Amino acid sequence: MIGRLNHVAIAVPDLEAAAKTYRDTLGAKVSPPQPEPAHGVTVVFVELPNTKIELLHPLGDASPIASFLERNPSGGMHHLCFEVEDILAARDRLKAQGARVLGDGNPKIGAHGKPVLFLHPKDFVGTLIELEQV
Ligand SMILES: CC[C@H](C(=O)O)C(=O)SCCNC(=O)CCNC(=O)[C@H](O)C(C)(C)COP(=O)(O)OP(=O)(O)OC[C@H]1O[C@@H](n2cnc3c(N)ncnc32)[C@H](O)[C@@H]1OP(=O)(O)O
Ligand SMILES: [Co+2]
Repeated sequence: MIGRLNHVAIAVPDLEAAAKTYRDTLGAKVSPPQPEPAHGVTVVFVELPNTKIELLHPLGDASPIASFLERNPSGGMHHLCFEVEDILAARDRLKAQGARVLGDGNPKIGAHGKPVLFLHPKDFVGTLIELEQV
């Protein structure tokens, strides 16, 4: 079911500082900040040869990552995003196996303009999983 690792997401307390670290200290190619109000975050992508790092910062007063940052004030690994060919088939198969699909269970359009879904971390060894249809 899951394919390539599309990105590893890191929630950060200071998006510009985190982008500067990846751009200047680590010498990586970094995108400008991209507000994603439907998801309650602003994202910056770090482009790597084999995957991406997604730097996340809360946007608005109902961000789903706000409490994560309260628990991890220096920032931390937030989720893994795997690619799938058919997100609805993947969703239905996962639900049939008892996995919890977050939100209303319907895909939303993510930062790459593709449908995404999230799976509860408690069902995946403490790791929040995002699926992105490619
Ligand atoms: C623009 C889209 C972009 C893209 O790539 O396209 C994105 O990736 S958007 C990313 C931001 N959106 C989301 O993360 C949506 C899905 N996330 C959620 O719905 C929440 O974050 C949720 C439900 C996973 C956790 O919310 P919250 O922390 O408020 O809930 P709790 O405090 O009740 O936590 C429950 C339980 O889960 C543990 N937890 C929370 N977040 C994580 C995490 N990222 N990784 C691992 N574990 C996590 C938390 O510690 C609690 O555990 P417990 O043992 O019960 O204390
Ligand atoms: Co993501």
